Amino acid sequence: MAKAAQKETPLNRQYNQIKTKYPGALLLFRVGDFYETFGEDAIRASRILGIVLTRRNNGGAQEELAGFPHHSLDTYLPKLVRAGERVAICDQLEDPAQAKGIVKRGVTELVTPGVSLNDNVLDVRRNNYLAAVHFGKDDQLGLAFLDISTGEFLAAQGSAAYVDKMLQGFVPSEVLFCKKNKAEFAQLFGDKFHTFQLEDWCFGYDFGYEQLTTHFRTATLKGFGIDILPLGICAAGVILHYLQETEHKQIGHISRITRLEEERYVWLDRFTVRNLELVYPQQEGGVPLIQILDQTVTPMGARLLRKWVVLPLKEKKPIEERLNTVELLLQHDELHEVLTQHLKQIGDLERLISKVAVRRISPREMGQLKKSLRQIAPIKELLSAQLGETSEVPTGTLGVLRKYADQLNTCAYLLDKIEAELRDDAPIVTNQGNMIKSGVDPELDELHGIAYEGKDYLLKLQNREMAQTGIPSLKIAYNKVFGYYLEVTNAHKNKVPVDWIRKQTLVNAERYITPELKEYEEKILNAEDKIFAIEQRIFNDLILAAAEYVGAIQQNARVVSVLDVLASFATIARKNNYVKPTISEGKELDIKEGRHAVIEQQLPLGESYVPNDLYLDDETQQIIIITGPNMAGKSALLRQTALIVLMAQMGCYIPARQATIGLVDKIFTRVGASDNLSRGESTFMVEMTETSSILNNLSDRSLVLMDEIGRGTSTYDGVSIAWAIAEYLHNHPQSRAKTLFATHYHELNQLAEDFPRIKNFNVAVREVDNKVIFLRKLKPGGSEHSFGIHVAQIAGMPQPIVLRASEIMQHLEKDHVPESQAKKVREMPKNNFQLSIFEPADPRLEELKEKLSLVDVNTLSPIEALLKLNELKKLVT
Ligand SMILES: Nc1ncnc2c1ncn2[C@@H]1O[C@H](COP(=O)(O)OP(=O)(O)OP(=O)(O)O)[C@@H](O)[C@H]1O
Repeated sequence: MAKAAQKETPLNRQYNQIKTKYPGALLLFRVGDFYETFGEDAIRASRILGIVLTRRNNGGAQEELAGFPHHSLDTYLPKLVRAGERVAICDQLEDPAQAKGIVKRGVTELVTPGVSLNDNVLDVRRNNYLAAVHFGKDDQLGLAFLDISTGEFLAAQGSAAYVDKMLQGFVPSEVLFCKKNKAEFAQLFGDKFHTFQLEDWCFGYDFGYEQLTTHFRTATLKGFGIDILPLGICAAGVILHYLQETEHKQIGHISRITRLEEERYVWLDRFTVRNLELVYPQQEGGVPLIQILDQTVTPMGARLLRKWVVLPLKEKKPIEERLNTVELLLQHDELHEVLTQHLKQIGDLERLISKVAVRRISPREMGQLKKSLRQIAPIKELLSAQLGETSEVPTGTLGVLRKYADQLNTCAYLLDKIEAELRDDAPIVTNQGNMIKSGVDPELDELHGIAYEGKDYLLKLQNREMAQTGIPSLKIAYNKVFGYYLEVTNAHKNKVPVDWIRKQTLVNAERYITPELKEYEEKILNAEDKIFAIEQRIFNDLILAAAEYVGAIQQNARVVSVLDVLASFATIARKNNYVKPTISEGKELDIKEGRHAVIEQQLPLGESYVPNDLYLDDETQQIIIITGPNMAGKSALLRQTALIVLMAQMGCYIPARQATIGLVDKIFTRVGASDNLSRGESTFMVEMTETSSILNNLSDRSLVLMDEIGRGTSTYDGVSIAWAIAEYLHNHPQSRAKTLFATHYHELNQLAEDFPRIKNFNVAVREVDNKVIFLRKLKPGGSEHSFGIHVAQIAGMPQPIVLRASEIMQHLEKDHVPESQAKKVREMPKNNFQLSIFEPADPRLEELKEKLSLVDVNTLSPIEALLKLNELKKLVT
């Protein structure tokens, strides 16, 4: 409407005023029963929603127009938001019937991908985060996350790599940053996020500090532990500012902000999160770890697990607390079972209470809140019950359960109130009654009586008139235009008494009213209006009562989520035969019969995963060079080791026979260039940059996985680089990082002779009849060659190529006397293999050919032909 209006109508003017206030947003403009979009917005809306785009004449210019009925908002809004649109919903702010002049309109909500309370936009099993990134000085960045649907608010600060990793782990739906950092943001974090840029001034420290202290009504931020994060404060302030901008003013449920304590969690570099496929598969159809581990039964549990998976702990005590609780649940089947049953009946407590806080809870949802709260008391009781004296649970674990029990609040008053007042079949809407039980309010009961009696009276009236007029099909019905009326089919029209007043003629019936009918109608409608108003008032009071419990219910939700994840760990441990790891402050990593949690679930029926032992420490065996043919299982071994460590430090049982896990504080992963979608750089260059970043951040408790490092370049370059990296890791003055080094370069086996803490292992294969059998067993010692050519053969490479490749390899491997590569290549034996399938290398084929040429098909009887065929077959099989 904005651009071409020549004669601006009042509606145009109103639209343009509102539109300019929300730049970049798609404006849904309520006109009557429709939400309309205009111009550019209409083009986008029609494309995304598949709705009809029309054109109309607007003050002399053509303008696009697309709209949908207002009651379809819940269907269309999520589609727009998921497509990355910011949607401003402009409603009529007064009853059009009462309006003098043009109806007052205004934006009631700006829904953006990261700020949504709409159930259709949200995924119950995932958080929907809005993030803000603030670029500070000295390469430090501030970061904040908010999920408005749950009230969770987090702040952090750190290097670009840290922020990148957090963005990858939390996968925000929308990221805010400052306009002037546009290029930097794209360069550091790519273009995969929905983003929104704000002005510089919103990122000021004082501004942020004030936003936060005003919201939390505190004098300082010390109590939240974020006062030491000046950049994090800037980012968090921007988030609160953005909520005001998007008309989200009821945010009482954001009751605290928590510091994301980087030092509490294992540092996973971004390749680890991706390469180990913790939360997302690398390729479509792949299975991430979370999918295996997730046996949670509540939305809160599912969301918490996502965080635990990317934020494993590195302190012994809390890890053991989790592991011990899982153990206790495994030892007490019934406790586990009953707890899970109760958890299953808890809905999305966290989001339900957020809806109370923002005053958007529907009566039906209030019923769900009641159902969820009902489970709290029995869970509390269950956790505080005395478990059998014979229990072998580590000391303190029962205390941990009791601690959870103490934190649960049964919310008895609120629960009783909802149970007493809200009908069990309460509807979704609040303005049509049927929400409140009888016995709650005497006036309401009386009005119900009147309305009921009125309706009862109408029924009697209908029967009486039916008898008096002799019209058997006479009925009383109601519509919004005429209110109650008597309907008579045409066949009985002539029996209608003269004093009835005709109101409407239909094709085969007529509708009438009578003074008596109108009198009762007024009684009923009056009563109903009052009923609706009273019910709404009582329901609002119920919301206010529930709002008093926001903090308590949020705490319940937190405890429930933890219990759910731990119960889920117990379920999966039992299902997949996991064991409890021993967590040690030492530096050793000793895994007996470890397995890969994901691959073992995907093997074809009948095949089982071959378990392997693995030992690493900082004294005797710090670095293991693993060689072995392609497809032998080197990568699987590397990944399973990291996954076992991560799972253990999440507090989860692990796929192994037993294991001692010396706490790991950082995990680095580097996979040789091949699958990297690099940003314009050569893949090898990326590989090297990232490897150097690993080497610069090592710690004494780091676990490093190097998978075929150096393969992105020529063999000799690759060997040299891999060699130098291994040496560096071994000789690092401060950190003896435990390292698994999978490689095809058996030249690296030499390292074990020169460095005491480097050991050679290989993933064994057996060669039988020229074929390779994968044993998948890790054995001490290096391996001679890599069988790459065998794999090519298995993959169906033409035989002549396979044979020729073997010949070249034999030549290159001929002797170990250092010889220049150029000389070796010069002296390469010439190719004797013709690339022709008719050139048989096997003498039996020669004979076959000869015998075939002697056969005279013209004189052969069918039986002779069969006998001949049999003879020829015997020759070659
Ligand atoms: N211990 C095991 N038990 C059963 N199957 C396994 C085992 N380890 C690996 N596999 C199977 O072998 C396949 C190949 O393993 P992996 O990718 O680890 O080989 P690789 O040695 O790293 O090969 P490449 O050098 O070609 O990358 C895996 O996809 C998996 O299905």
